Amino acid sequence: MITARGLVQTFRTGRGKNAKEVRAVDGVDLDVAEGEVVGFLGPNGAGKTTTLRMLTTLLRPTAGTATVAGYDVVKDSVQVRRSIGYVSQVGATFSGAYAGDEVVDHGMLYGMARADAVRRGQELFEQLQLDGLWRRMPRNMSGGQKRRLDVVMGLIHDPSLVFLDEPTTGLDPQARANLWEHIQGLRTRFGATVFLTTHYLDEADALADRIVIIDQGTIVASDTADNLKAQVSGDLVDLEVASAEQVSSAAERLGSIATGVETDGRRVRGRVQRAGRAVPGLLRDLDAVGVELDSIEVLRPTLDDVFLTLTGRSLRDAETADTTADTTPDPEEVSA
Ligand SMILES: Nc1ncnc2c1ncn2[C@@H]1O[C@H](COP(=O)(O)OP(=O)(O)OP(=O)(O)O)[C@@H](O)[C@H]1O
Repeated sequence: MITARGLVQTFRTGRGKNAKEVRAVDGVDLDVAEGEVVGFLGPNGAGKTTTLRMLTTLLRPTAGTATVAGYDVVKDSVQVRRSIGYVSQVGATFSGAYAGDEVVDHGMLYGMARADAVRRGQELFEQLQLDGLWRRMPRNMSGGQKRRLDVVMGLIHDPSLVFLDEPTTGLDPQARANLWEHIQGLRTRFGATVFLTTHYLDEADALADRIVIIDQGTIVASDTADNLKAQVSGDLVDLEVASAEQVSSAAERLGSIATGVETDGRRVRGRVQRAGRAVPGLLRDLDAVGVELDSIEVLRPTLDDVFLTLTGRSLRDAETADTTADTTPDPEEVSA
């Protein structure tokens, strides 16, 4: 559904002797299969939106090639646009008409007959819990309602491939959970392929079959959330031993399956690959040598641990570090 090879986007920023070139996307390869839900994760300024804008034909790649739904993003941009749905980060701009009319107009822009656009729009309003808001102006909607209206606009023509740029940023937890359900439904109900960018770890974790991590314009990992977590750090197994005399014996047993074993009072902890499989054996082992436990805790690594291991920075720190990035618009940008 999506193939990209060596995608590059450079921007020129500043003037005169302050001019410099930013390589926002620096050689990205991507392969997304039909029906996959891919989460494109990375800190602010990593190059997510820029990649998405190249894939959706809004920005011409400086170098590299990409096909989307079988069409070349440069040569066949019209066909690409007809084949996809796109919910941009900033959201759609609305003219001041009723929400329902905006949606119908949008559908007709994609070549739908008015009656079909009305029927499909009303269905989507119901599915996205916007019923009753057909005759409301978007500017009088809440942030969450407006974001869901953006999603309706992106889906009105039943695209089999949907690009969502940070779909839940700025939504309250309930609206977020609600939108997650609908994003999951896109695949389960319509068999759609979904490519979404996010800087929320839990969002990528919850929604995506596969997570592609981008940092400073380069892809640093691509796998399922479980595999990424398993490869990178292992689960933290934290034992609390009943008596202090048994600590060394517990540490020795844990050491047979764990790395980085450390002790702290009656606590013994270490990292274990796929702890779910290893812990039952460990418990039998401890029992056999007479070690009694007060508690055992197994903490799965987070995607932040993964990011930290891959890049040496936590996703949060990487985000704070980017607040000074220069985002002067570039004249090369093409209009939608
Ligand atoms: N039009 C532009 N002109 C100059 N620099 C740009 C432009 N657009 C993006 N950049 C720069 O390119 C880099 C990548 O930006 P991009 O918006 O793709 O990141 P992102 O991962 O989508 O971040 P966010 O999560 O904040 O949306 C950043 O350093 C950004 O400042």
